[in-house]
Amino acid sequence: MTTSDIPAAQVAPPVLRLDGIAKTFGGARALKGVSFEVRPGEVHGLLGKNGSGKSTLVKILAGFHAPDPGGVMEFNGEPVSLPLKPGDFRRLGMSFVHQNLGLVASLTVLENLRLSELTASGRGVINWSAQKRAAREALARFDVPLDPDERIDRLSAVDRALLAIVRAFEEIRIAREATGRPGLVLLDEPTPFLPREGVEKLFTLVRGIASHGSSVVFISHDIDEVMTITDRATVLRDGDVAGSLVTREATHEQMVEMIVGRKLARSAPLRAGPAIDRKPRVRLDGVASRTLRPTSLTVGEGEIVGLTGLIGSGYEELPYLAFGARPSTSGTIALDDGRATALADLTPRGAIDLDLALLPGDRQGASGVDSLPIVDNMFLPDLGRFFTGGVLRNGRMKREAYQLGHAFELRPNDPLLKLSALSGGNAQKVLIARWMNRKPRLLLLDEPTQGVDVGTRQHIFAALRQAAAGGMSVICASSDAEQLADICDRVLIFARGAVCEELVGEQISKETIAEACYASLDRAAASASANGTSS
Ligand SMILES: Nc1ncnc2c1ncn2[C@@H]1O[C@H](COP(=O)(O)OP(=O)(O)OP(=O)(O)O)[C@@H](O)[C@H]1O
Repeated sequence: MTTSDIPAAQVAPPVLRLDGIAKTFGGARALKGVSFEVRPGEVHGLLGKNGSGKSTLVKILAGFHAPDPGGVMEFNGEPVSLPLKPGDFRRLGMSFVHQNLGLVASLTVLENLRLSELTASGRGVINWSAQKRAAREALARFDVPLDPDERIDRLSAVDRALLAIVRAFEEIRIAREATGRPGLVLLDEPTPFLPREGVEKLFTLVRGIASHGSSVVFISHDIDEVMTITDRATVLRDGDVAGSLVTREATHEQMVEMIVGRKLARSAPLRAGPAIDRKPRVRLDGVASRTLRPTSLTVGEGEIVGLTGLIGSGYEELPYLAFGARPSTSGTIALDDGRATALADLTPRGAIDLDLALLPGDRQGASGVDSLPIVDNMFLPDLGRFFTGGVLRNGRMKREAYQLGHAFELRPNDPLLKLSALSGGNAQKVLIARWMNRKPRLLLLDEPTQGVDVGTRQHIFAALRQAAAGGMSVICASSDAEQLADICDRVLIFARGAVCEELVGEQISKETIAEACYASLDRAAASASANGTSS
């Protein structure tokens, strides 16, 4: 039986229906009148370039932004008056995982998990042992084995993301039990934080939620993930709906074309040549930390070396250790023309003096200053360049910031706008532009294109390759095999704190990297059991 055979009264209404939702910031129209619906039990992708309006829409549903007057919202077939008040979403049966996850770092897993329920219930006395039991059950239900008493600031980034997701799903489950009606979870780019295994775990959670009749809105720039997990997708472009797709009937290329607004030729890998031909530029010797076993690596002039592996394999530590941004237990770094510096003595300031640059993966925390304008965020590390005769040349700074913004397709490209007014992906472009523009001798990157849309990604890759052709060396830690395959001359695969495989030139592809990651884990496990050690 198809839905057309069912009497109209029995067809469940959409869980969410939006009609003509608009939002203006200052004079700028972030949303121009968006209409779409999410059906019960559906995983619905919400896609679009950086700045197309996805997060603004999510924030309207969370009651964080008031939409412009005139839009219509219905939840499970009933009209909802706009603007939503903060907390209204909970009453309706919606929950969110925002890009910053919304966990309180100084509280425990248990406190974070039960926070909204406890504050909503307004009970004076809390039965903590019953709460702990409920938290354990919730974590077990979603197969996320965390200790309820562990503090959030001691959890890995992956565990934090999984906890935020479990909490959102748990809120929906409780709401569904209370109302008997489907709920809606909105995941705003949850996967940039998650390595492959985390993504697979998340997808299992998503399928579980959808199979019980609730719905999920999934926002991501990763087309493969969208193709895997969604049933339908709506694409936003410049604040409008550009179109919608039934996922199983769409191709990867159609999705990309709808997002970008034009055909995007898949670029061939941008490799230069084998490492053997290159002049050594940077030598890292015996670098070690609590996770990383002593590791040595020489990067050639103009070479792009990728580092990857499974969660906790140590690859993600190396850029920070080489920059003096995390404590090393041993190791040195030497540039081609200098003496070796002990990493234990290296500070980020000292690393900048050595002409190194680091783009951290934590774009909310370590990278930019939200309250400062784009121009300051671009040129903070080399303000000295803009002083002449003791006077700061503001006009020149602004002009250069505009040119740089144009080169990196920044939207909106207004150097005086605060970083906080940019969409997540556009803020990331500012930070990449900042360090690439400095042309350091060694650029250290951690997940450089997380949250960046498909079109801009290619643009950033081409800019990296061009900078490398000019002599800049790059170390890029990433869990994104496709990204590594597109730009790297050499990829090192890590397992259990050590390099266990190296792929060079033509050996590098998305598939060989993924295979090497899993195979290396098996090999490391086999050698550990042969040596009588356990993990
Ligand atoms: N608080 C704000 N003040 C001014 N403009 C804003 C604000 N928040 C968002 N905008 C603007 O609204 C537009 C849409 O931004 P939004 O964050 O919704 O995009 P997005 O599709 O989520 O992008 P991304 O993929 O980069 O996260 C952008 O032009 C952005 O600069």
